[in-house]
Amino acid sequence: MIESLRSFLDRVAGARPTAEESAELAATLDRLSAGLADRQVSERERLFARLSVQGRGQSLTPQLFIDEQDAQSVTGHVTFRPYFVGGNGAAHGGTIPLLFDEALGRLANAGGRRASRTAYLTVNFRSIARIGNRLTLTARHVKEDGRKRVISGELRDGDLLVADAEGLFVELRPGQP
Ligand SMILES: CCCCCCCCCCCC(=O)SCCNC(=O)CCNC(=O)[C@H](O)C(C)(C)COP(=O)(O)OP(=O)(O)OC[C@H]1O[C@@H](n2cnc3c(N)ncnc32)[C@H](O)[C@@H]1OP(=O)(O)O
Repeated sequence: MIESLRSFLDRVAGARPTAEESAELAATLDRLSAGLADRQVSERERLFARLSVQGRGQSLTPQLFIDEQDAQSVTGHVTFRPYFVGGNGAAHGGTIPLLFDEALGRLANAGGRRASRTAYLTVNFRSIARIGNRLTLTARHVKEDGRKRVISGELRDGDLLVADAEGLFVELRPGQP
C-alpha cells in the first residue's frame, strides 16, 4: 500500500493533468480518504512508518535501505525519487536533513540504547543530490557522554561527497515524550 502511495506521489509530482482530470482525481482521492475515516487508530497501532520495514513504511522520508549495521555504524543506500525534486533535477534541500535525521537518529538508538531525540543537526550541502541516482549513506557514533550521543554521517554519489552531517542526540529521561 505504501509503495503504491509512493508511486502515486512520484506520478503526481511529474504530471500535468487537465483541469477535468484533476477534478476527477480529487474526487477519487476524497473517496479513498473517506474510506479510511473510521479506521483511524493510535500512533502505536497504525501501519504507517514501521521501523521494522526496510526503507521504513512511510512516504515522508526517502527510502533508506540498510546494507550493514552494528551498534556503532551503519551503511545504507537511498535513491531520491521524482517526488523529492527541488529543482533542476536535484533533491529538495530539506530532504537531505530529513534523511540524516532519520538515519542518524536510528543509529543513535541502536544497539539496545535507550531512546533519544535530536537536539541539533548540522548539515553541509557539498554537491547536489541527483534524482534517480543511487547514493550511499554512512554514519557512525563519534562520542557518547552521559545522555549525549554525537553521530556523524556522509552521503555520497560514487566518490562525490553530496552532504555531511553531525547530530547531537539526547537520551530521553523516563516518561519524557
Ligand atoms: C524517541 C523515539 C525514537 C524512535 C526512532 C525514530 C528514528 C528517527 C529519529 C528521529 C529523531 C527525531 O527527529 S526527534 C524529533 C526532533 N527533535 C525534537 O523534537 C527534540 C526537541 N527537544 C527536546 O525534546 C529537548 O530539548 C531534548 C530532549 C533534546 C533535550 O532536553 P532535556 O532532556 O531536558 O536535556 P537538557 O538537560 O536540556 O540537555 C541535556 C544535555 O544536552 C545538551 N544539549 C541539549 N540540547 C543541546 C543543543 N541543541 N546543543 C548543544 N547541547 C545541547 C545540554 O547542554 C546538556 O548537556 P550537559 O549539561 O549534560 O553537558
